[in-house]
Amino acid sequence: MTQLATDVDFVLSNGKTIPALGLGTVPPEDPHELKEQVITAVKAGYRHIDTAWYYGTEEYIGQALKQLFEEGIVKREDLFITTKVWPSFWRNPEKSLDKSLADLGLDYVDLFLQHWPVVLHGDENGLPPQPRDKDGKLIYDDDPVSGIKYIDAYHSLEDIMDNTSKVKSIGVSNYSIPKLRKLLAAVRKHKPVVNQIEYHPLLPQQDLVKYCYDNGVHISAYSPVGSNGAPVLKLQLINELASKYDVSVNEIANAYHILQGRSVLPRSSNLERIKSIIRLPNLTTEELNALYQIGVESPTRYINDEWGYGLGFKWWKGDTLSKDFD
Ligand SMILES: NC(=O)C1=CN([C@@H]2O[C@H](COP(=O)(O)OP(=O)(O)OC[C@H]3O[C@@H](n4cnc5c(N)ncnc54)[C@H](O)[C@@H]3O)[C@@H](O)[C@H]2O)C=CC1
Ligand SMILES: O=C1O[C@H](CO)[C@@H](O)[C@@H]1O
Repeated sequence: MTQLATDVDFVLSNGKTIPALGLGTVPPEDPHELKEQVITAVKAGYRHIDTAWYYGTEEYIGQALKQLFEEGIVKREDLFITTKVWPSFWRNPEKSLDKSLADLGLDYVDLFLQHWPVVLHGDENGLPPQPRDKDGKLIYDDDPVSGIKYIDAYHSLEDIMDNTSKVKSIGVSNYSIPKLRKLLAAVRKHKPVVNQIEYHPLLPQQDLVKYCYDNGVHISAYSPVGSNGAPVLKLQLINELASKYDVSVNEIANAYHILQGRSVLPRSSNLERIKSIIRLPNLTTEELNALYQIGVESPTRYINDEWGYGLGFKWWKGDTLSKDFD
């Protein structure tokens, strides 16, 4: 019988567990849809929701949670909820967290992530999320290449761990090896337990994954089908494996991560799909390796946000700086 992805958990370096399958919540055109998506996912067995202040979807997720708790479908402690602090909110991550908690209707999150290792010039409410000068250039509070204020921002997450009960664990997102190396050397007490990164067969980056595992940092894979347009699902091997195991292409894309110890964060506006992509086909080591090899020749990154330039990631579109990093 096929195992269920919703039954798998991983243990983080601080001893807490993270469910392998998490629902992504980047907003669809109508963010109200998130309420029904979350209810559908939790009823189908998902216990992990990935969100962020930046997504603007937390109030709809909050409405879903309220209903699920009131109906007795799940209790708060059954769920693993992640939120993130955006770079423009770096001066006061606790305020960002408070806003997220209020919208979610919760008094703690299971995981609070630094969304990107950069700091942008927002006001005390993190606004605007993308501050720009008169020429349209992003305004950073430090040099994205050499500055280290992003480490100060991480230290504020450590303070939240020490001084409040609002978060169970802290971690990072979009950290490259060079940034992570700098951060790990500067951690005061609470190492990041997670690095949430883009990862799928078209973007193999085993060096970063290995570096994280060697340092006890769990990988959560975002954009598992390559984000909008789902390019990963068009791959021949993904389709062949889906036929062989009699599962959907999404389930192959998820299994690629879960079977190798990574949590995965698929998103879909299609409620039927949300419900049905929970089986975990038992791919062989050879098949997992073959999926990895697909992107080795010409890796493609689909999340190429402007603030990601210069972070030391390989294959960042148009980024010449990253070549000098590792
Ligand atoms: N930490 C970070 O910076 C980031 C985190 N994330 C998190 O990861 C989650 C997932 O990543 P996403 O980029 O949202 O992308 P994804 O890779 O899950 O792709 C979602 C897109 O693929 C489409 N899709 C899925 N299955 C399909 C199918 N069978 N046929 C046709 N289309 C299909 C969906 O309709 C949607 O447009 C996000 O919602 C968010 O929670 C995403 C991006 C960045
Ligand atoms: O988490 C995130 O989602 C958006 C859109 O994919 C991206 O900019 C951000 O890092």
